[in-house]
Order: sequence, then C-alpha cells, then structure tokens
Amino acid sequence: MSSGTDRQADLPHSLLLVGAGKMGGAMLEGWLAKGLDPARVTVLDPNPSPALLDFAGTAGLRLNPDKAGLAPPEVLVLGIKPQALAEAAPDIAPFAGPETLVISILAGKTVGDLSRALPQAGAIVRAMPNLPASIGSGATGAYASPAATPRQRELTQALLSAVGTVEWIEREELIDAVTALSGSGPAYVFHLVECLSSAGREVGLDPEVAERLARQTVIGAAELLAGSGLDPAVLRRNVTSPGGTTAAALDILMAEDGLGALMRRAVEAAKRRAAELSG
Ligand SMILES: NC(=O)C1=CN([C@@H]2O[C@H](COP(=O)(O)OP(=O)(O)OC[C@H]3O[C@@H](n4cnc5c(N)ncnc54)[C@H](OP(=O)(O)O)[C@@H]3O)[C@@H](O)[C@H]2O)C=CC1
Ligand SMILES: O=C(O)[C@@H]1CCC=N1
Repeated sequence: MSSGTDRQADLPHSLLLVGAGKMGGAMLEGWLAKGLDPARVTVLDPNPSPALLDFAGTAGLRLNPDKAGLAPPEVLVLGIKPQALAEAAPDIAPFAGPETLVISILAGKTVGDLSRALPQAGAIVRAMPNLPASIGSGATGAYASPAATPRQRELTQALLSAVGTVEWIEREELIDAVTALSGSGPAYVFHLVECLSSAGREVGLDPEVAERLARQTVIGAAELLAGSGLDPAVLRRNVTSPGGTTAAALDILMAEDGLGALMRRAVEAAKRRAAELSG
C-alpha cells in the first residue's frame, strides 16, 4: 500500500530517535523537511552529525538530554546498528513503555529479538527504509506486530510516507527480503554508476567525463522511469534499436550468467546476512 499523507496531525506528539547516523539521520531530515515540529523530537546519539548539531542549536530539537528526565515517547525509532542492540538495550528499555510504538529499522532484528531487548514494549514495527528517504524519495517495507493499534499503524504510515513510498508486509520474515532488495538497493545502483564509469574509462574516455556521463545516465533513466510511468522492459526496448549497439550490450547483460543471475546472487546474499544479524 502506498500513500502520501504528511499532515502534522498524523505525526507523533513525541518522537525519540535513538541512533541518528546515516539512515536514522536521513529519516529525521526527511521528517523535518516535511514539517514535523522539531519541538516534538528528541535524539540520542553519541556522535551527532554537524547538520543535527545545527538543528538542535536553532530549531528546538532536543539532542542528548539527560536521560533521567525523559519519559517514554509516543514513538521510539531505533536507528542504531543491529550489532549495537544488545549493548544499548538496557539504556533504551526504559523509554519503550507499553503505550510506546517502537519502530525499528535494524536489519535482521526480529520482533522477538526486539521484545527480548525491550521487555516493556507493546507494539513493534519493523520498518526497512532506504537512504533516498532523506530527499523524500525513499521506499520502505513495514511489518507491524499484532499488538499495533490502528492509531499506531496510522502513525507508522504517516512517518514512513512522509519520506517516500510504503509497502505493508504481512509476513514478518519477508522484511529480510525487503532489506535485500530496497534497503540495500540504492548501493547496487550507486555501484552500477561506478561500474559504468569505469567501463567508460576502459573504452577510452577521460575519467571525469566518464563519471559525469555515467552519473547523468542513471539520473536521467531514473527520472524517465518515474516520469513516464512505463514498464522498465518497455523503456529498455525503446533504447534498443534492432541490430544496434544496445542489443550487443544486452546480449551480455541478459545472458544466463548475466546481470539477472548476478543480482539474484547479490540479493540472496543480502537476505542471508539479514537472517544472520537476527538474535
Ligand atoms: N544505511 C542505510 O542505507 C540503511 C540502514 N538501515 C539500518 O539502519 C541502522 C543504522 O544504520 P546506519 O545509519 O547505516 O549506521 P550508522 O552507524 O551511520 O548509524 C548508527 C548511529 O547510532 C549511533 N549509536 C550507537 N550506539 C548508540 C546508542 N547506544 N544510543 C544512541 N545512538 C547510538 C552511532 O554512533 P557511533 O557512530 O558513535 O557508533 C551512529 O551515529 C542499522 O540498523 C541498519 O540496519 C536500514 C536501511 C538502510
Ligand atoms: O547494509 C546494511 O546492513 C543496511 C541495511 C540495509 C542497508 N544498509
């Protein structure tokens, strides 16, 4: 399901973000850009980014306040690394009260893992966003534990849809598949730019020209995909003149051991790694 609500009234009265690194920070940027009142937000992170420090200085967002004065928020977003959960849990657990909605973006950590780490927590959502959330173009898959109330599902929808599209996933185990596809996916696309650029150098282009052409090719192709509404296979065929250059390249990329096979192996490896991070 996708939707685009960003009304302040749908957003949480109080939100505590624990871990505002690359992904937690990206979501926070997206929420603030969409108008989430910074006065509703508290962030705990031992290593805040310069942007976060700026925001805390000017906009009223609370950064690393004394934990003794903190009450459980309406929404607690966990943005730390999965490997940090065990050590961080005793500090975080007092803020995950029975009325608090916990939204975890931790790869691999299951609702069971999170319930054990935060024993008082009521509803838990496993959300798997991706980095383009920072510019409102994220893609998130979300699974809500049965304890989530309709209001808590709406809060989740409002927060996640403020930074991109949302797919509700009804089987928790499929969140690892979402992680492998869209959570990690932006890195695959960035690597495609690197590979294209390096292949351009190999066929004689100046490195900087190759990088600019590779970058703009992916940006332009993504914009066309977004703007045209056409199926990617149709767009691919539109580039491919019969007997031409693209067909020669696609003979390699679409071979049995081509990009499709490589992508399957990559996504399977990411999914396996997500499962290993559980526990
Ligand atoms: N990066 C991505 O594209 C995506 C990441 N995720 C998930 O997001 C989570 C964070 O990943 P990412 O942003 O890449 O990692 P980062 O290391 O950039 O962010 C984690 C942040 O949490 C801080 N931190 C560590 N311990 C604590 C603590 N006890 N209390 C508060 N903050 C703490 C870290 O500080 P310090 O640096 O000092 O340790 C760091 O700033 C992971 O669980 C990952 O699976 C999900 C989807 C996409
Ligand atoms: O690499 C990772 O483990 C995280 C989860 C998805 C994207 N980054």
